[in-house]
Amino acid sequence: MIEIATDAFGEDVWAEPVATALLVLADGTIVEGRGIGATGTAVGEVCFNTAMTGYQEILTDPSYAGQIITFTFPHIGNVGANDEDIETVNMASSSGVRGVVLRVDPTDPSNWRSLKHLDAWLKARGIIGIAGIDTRALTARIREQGMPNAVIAHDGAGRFDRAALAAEAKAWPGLEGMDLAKDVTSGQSFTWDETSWTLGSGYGRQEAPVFNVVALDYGIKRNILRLLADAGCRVTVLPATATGEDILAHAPDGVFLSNGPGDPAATGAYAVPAIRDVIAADLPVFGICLGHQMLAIALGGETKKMHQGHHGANHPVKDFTTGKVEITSMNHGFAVDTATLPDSVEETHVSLFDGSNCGIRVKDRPIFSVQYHPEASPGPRDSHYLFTRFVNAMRARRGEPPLPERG
Ligand SMILES: NC(=O)CC[C@H](N)C(=O)O
Repeated sequence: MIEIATDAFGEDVWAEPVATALLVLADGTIVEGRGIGATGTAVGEVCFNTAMTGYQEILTDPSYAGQIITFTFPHIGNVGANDEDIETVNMASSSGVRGVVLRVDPTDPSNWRSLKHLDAWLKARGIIGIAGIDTRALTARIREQGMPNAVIAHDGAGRFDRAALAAEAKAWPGLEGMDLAKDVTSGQSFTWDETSWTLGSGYGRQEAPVFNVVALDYGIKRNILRLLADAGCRVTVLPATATGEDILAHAPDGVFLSNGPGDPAATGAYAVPAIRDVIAADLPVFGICLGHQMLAIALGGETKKMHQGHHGANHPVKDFTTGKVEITSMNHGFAVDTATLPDSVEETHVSLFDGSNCGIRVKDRPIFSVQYHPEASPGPRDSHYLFTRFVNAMRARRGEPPLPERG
């Protein structure tokens, strides 16, 4: 077992007599550090994220509900925080990650877009942080032993009941079996017309949408909505619990199934019947991440918990339909079990990291989904073609020729 003891702090990082934050793992391991962001305690599953940029998007991705992120990149916070790189639909909501684990204290921000120090931003969003941690040792442990449950605690005076925190971490039932989409969905329907960000103009407004798309919000991210708007979709967002009838009442040209937190198998009660109604109506369907997993379940497949999951912006994925490899952004701890897919469904994408399923489509039908986050992939040319693929499915229904897929 790898020890993440207090002496694991780099002396170059900080040297404080009092630990103002703790990460207490369910097996009783206690990691001491310096508290940043909000004070209090939170419980969740600890995963590591290997992205070198985009920490603000990661920390506002509702898919991280129930999780504590340890960043493998040591310098998080250098470019501060702004009001634009937020992924939750509700700007004020902190319905995502429970806590954040950092190697080094965030420096003073240096970026023209920065409005706030990461510390103040975390505090404002109610996210608890711990810095000064040997994140390499913690990551190595997760790779060996899987993602542990833990409590993260921050108290300015460093007063902790360590035994009680360990008991709380141990008692937490874990993500398996947890339905969290219902907690993070915005719970109301609304239309979306913001398009993607450009230097000089910021975010734009959609002018002449050509397709009516219903997007189911299991914890949807703003940049997915923007790319749908860029692709010419007038998007109506419906809550996670919308029924097939609610969806079809909008007479959509296509239906989008969003990312989201928790165990897909536990989210089926309301999502699966609605998705089955959409499939029966023969509409084009595009799903991302939790949406991909929910689609697989609706088609008769199963999902399983992963050992360490995939969280980062450097995950190679092969698209069998084109033979190309994409470097993708990912955030998932469950995966579709390829062996359980019915004959009518084929695997379209696979992770070149561990061979796990990363995409499916229904044979001869415009119904497909991917496990990764194409809207956040590091190179737009890599993965944005999936939005064109969705548009082409809707164009085909109108008898219009396909647009070329980029990438
Ligand atoms: N980003 C997501 O949609 C995550 C899906 C699911 N909650 C998982 O962990 O696998």
